[in-house]
Amino acid sequence: MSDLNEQSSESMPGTDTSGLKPLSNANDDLQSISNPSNSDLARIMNRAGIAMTNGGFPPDDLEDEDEVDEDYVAVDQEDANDYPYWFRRPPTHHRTKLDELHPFVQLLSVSNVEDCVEVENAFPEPERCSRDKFIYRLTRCPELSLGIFTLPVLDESKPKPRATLIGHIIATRTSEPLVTDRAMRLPKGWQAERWTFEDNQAVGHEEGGSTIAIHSLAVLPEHQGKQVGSTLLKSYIHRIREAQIADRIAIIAHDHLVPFYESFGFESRGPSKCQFGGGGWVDLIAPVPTNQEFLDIVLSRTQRQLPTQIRAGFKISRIRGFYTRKVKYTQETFCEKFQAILDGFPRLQDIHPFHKDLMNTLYDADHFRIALGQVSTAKHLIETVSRDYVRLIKYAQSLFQCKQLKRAALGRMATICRRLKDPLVYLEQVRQHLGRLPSIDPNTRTLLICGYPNVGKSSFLRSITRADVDVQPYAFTTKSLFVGHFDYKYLRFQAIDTPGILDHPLEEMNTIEMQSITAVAHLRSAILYFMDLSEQCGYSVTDQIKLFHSIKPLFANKIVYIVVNKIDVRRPEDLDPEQQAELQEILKSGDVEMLQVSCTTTEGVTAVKNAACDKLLAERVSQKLKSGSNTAGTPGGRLGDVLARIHVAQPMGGVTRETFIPEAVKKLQKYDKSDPNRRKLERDLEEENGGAGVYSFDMQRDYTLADSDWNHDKIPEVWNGKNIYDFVDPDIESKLAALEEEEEKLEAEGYYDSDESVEDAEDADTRMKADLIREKRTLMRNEAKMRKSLKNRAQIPRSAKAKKLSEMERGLDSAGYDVDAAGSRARSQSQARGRTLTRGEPGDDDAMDLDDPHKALARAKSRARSQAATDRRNDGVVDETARSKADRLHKLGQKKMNRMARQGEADRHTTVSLAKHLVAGKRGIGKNQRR
Ligand SMILES: Nc1nc2c(ncn2[C@@H]2O[C@H](COP(=O)(O)OP(=O)(O)OP(=O)(O)O)[C@@H](O)[C@H]2O)c(=O)[nH]1
Ligand SMILES: [Mg+2]
Repeated sequence: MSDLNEQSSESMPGTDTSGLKPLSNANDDLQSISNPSNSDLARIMNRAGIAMTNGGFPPDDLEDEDEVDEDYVAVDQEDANDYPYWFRRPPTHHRTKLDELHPFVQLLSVSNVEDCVEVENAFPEPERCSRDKFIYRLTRCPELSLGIFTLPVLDESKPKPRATLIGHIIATRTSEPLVTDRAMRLPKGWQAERWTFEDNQAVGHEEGGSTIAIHSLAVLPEHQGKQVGSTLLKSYIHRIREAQIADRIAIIAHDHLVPFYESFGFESRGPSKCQFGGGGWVDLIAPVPTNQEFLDIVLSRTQRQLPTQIRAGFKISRIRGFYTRKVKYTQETFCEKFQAILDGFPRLQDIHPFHKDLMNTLYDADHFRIALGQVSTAKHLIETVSRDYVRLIKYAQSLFQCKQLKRAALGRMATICRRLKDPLVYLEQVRQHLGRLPSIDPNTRTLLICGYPNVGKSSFLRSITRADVDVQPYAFTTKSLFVGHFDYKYLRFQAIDTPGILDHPLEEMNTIEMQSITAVAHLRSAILYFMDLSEQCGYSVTDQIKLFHSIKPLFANKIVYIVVNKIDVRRPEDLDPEQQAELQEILKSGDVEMLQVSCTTTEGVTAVKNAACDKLLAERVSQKLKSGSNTAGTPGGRLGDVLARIHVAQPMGGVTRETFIPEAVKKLQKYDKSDPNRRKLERDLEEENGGAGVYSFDMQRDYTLADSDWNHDKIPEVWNGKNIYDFVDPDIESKLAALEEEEEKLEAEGYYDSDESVEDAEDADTRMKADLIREKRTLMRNEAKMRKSLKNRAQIPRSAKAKKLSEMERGLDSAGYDVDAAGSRARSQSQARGRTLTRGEPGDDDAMDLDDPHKALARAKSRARSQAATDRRNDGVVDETARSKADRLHKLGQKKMNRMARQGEADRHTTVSLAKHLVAGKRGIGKNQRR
């Protein structure tokens, strides 16, 4: 806390604002970037080859519509060089040893354990990470690992080799800010448990930890000195920062490697407590600043999220779209990030005056506003830049122009962002400090402890709350506000410890003292002004009294107590008369009371606390009442609401009603165990009747029936959810009597004598018939079932079923229709047309009589094959002229087809546009002759 305060006090007005320019200048600066002067603009447009017609932007409204139908543009030979490919590969003459390895990085997994063990041999024996640890770490947190592999380029004919791991980083998460031995240990039984603890402390990987502790960064000995390690580490840091998954990366290293790590932004934190592998390590931490890496994040995000392939041969509208998207996306990302910053900080005008003043004291409101203002301006500027360049890109004519414009736009945005360096650094510091401020509620019940330094304020806070404040025998131990909480009368109170104040004018006070003044001025609280009469604090009593008088104006409308501390050393009575008189002077007004306390002996601590709390509560209640009532004294507002809801009803006519207490209640005697005439309890009954388990409680005994004799009757009171009594017929007795009488009479008449039942013939017949019907019906049903299940045969529609004509005639006849007409029609339709099917001559009586088998054959041969009756060529052609005209038209029609190398309209044949090997699937290893 302390070093932070020093940092913040540096940013006091006048002391150090070196990093920031005055707002006006800074904005001018930024303005000049985004609003390029006309000459600038002209230069860019010139470079991009855009002609400006009237010195301004081309008008916006001749927009995209015409782009839709845009044709392909001719490609300059120059543009052809523009393929991203050339930018990707380092030129051959600059090839480093690392390039020769063709390295790539990849997350590791448990399958890489063996490789990792191999690489780990780079370390001396005691410093190596064991195989078990690799398994543990790569199972629990493989996402924190990274490996660098090499894959040599071989001839295509040879099988692709497996990639070799040449370096790795293995890490776990920890909640400590540095690498500790605990984090490095392998927890026992980690396979079974998610959280692993030893001696109540987390061991190994801690899922929620905000520090990434790198346990191993190793490179195969034969590849050391080729920048493999630094490439890997750079990539690792980049990944972690990109993903924003941790606050910091920590590592331990031996002395000689410290400069290496420092070159990556690690900060040395001195000798490490780690004893792993014999100790002697140095702690290093890489903070993960989000603001400084702004540019990298935004640009790489643009690169990652948008397509990267574009060719000069693409349609120009597509090329323009591609680059417009890049510019817009970058702008959006910038704006999003800036907006997040702007939203993340409180707006000074919207917060409580206490917080506002505190922020002003700590961070200097002007400085703060300027910084936020610069971020906001930068956001607007970037928006403008993007808008302008998107407009320009709309008129670019080639890929090259588009690309130049995009580069210019991104460059401008980057410059704007770079100018924000100082505000961002400052805001980051403010953010960190803000996060550590105590959360003080300005509206709750508050005890505020103030006074000269070293008088025992923190000691008092410690003794009444659980706050862990530093207590030291020197002045200015406490440098910022501290808050602690305690309960009194079931209410929560907050006690605030303030830094000591010296008696000098307000303007001369430093940040530390100003915090106290802010608290005293703005918090509605009970103020405990601490004094040390023993002067052990190093300040005289007179000084302390003077200070009281000088800050008295701030105490207006507040409860103030003078708390005399250290009474174990010196009490007010022991003061010399002059000082006593001065002290009495303060108390004379009657608003201020004096209390005595000793934090060392705890004498009077509770008394002071209770007195202050009581008075504070009373004061708050009366204030609420006062603020709740209007000038006439009737309560309004919330208090009025509550009061309006409470209504005490009075008997009408002003009658006073006595309280009524029933006699039975009055007579009720208190149950007394020792009284022999006491009420018998169920427990007594149980005891008398054989104790628990033998005696069972009679529930029916206490039924409230009309006659208590019925209590044990068997008819239940309630049956099926209905009260039996509701269904009782009052005349049931008489009805029952009547029934019984009738029954007796019937019996007497011999009604019940014959008991066998007689079945007459008619009944038997009906029964037999019914049986038959039932049987028949089952048979029919079975049959239908058989019919229905086609046994896998196709279902033939009825219309398709062949029926003989005779069958039809019979069916129609039986149905009573006239058969003749239908029959003759059917017969005429079914007659075969054309030639007869038999070889016999028509009219031949006996066709089967073939005496010469060759005769039929010869006859068949002598005849031409049957020909279709239509002649497509000549049908409808009346004469020669028509014929030739038809031919001409035919030729004309074919002409177009011929030009398209087609035989006719139906010719849909397309020639292969791709060679077979390009469409016939992936090329595997082995045979390629087949192509
Ligand atoms: N004898 C005696 N010493 C006390 C008593 N209360 C506090 N002290 C001592 O006074 C010294 C200062 O106490 P702090 O509580 O740090 O005083 P402070 O007012 O918070 O001081 P700053 O934070 O520097 O303003 C410490 O050495 C305490 O041990 C007390 O009741 N009696
Ligand atoms: Mg203190």
